[in-house]
Amino acid sequence: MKTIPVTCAIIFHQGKVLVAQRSLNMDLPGKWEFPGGKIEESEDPKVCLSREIKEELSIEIEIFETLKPSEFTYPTKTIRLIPFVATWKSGEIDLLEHEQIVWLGEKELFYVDWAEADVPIVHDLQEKWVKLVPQIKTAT
Ligand SMILES: Nc1nc2c([nH]c(=O)n2[C@H]2C[C@H](O)[C@@H](COP(=O)(O)OP(=O)(O)OP(=O)(O)O)O2)c(=O)[nH]1
Repeated sequence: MKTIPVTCAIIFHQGKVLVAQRSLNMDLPGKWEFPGGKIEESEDPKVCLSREIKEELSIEIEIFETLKPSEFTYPTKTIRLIPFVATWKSGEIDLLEHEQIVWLGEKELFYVDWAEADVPIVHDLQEKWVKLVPQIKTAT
């Protein structure tokens, strides 16, 4: 089975990250994820991510570093989920695809029912949180 590359954005804003619930008509209905989507043929991952965030949330983001990707096999597909740390640059959030969003702090990250591919990324994020937050504040 071909591995599908998927980008996702860990969007920091005021010390929290944006987490989105997949709607009932999406794959993995009701699961929580970082917004993003599949990389199209020969598309740059960061271009893909900016495009997906605009399509899903109607905002512009600034993209920083990538964290460790997570590979996961669901019953019908294998994905390689590539997370990028980002900040909310401009625009108002409009939920064009997701059921709802929440903003979670470091200690709240596991309050939601994550899509399975995200779990290692969320652990990694929690470990790196203290180092990431000041870096983002300096960069913005
Ligand atoms: N965007 C995103 N997808 C995730 C995450 N975790 C996870 O398992 N996935 C899965 C769900 C989907 O099976 C796949 C990405 O598909 P998608 O539906 O979000 O992407 P897309 O908008 O490009 O898809 P499509 O409707 O155009 O086919 O990866 C995550 O954190 N973010």
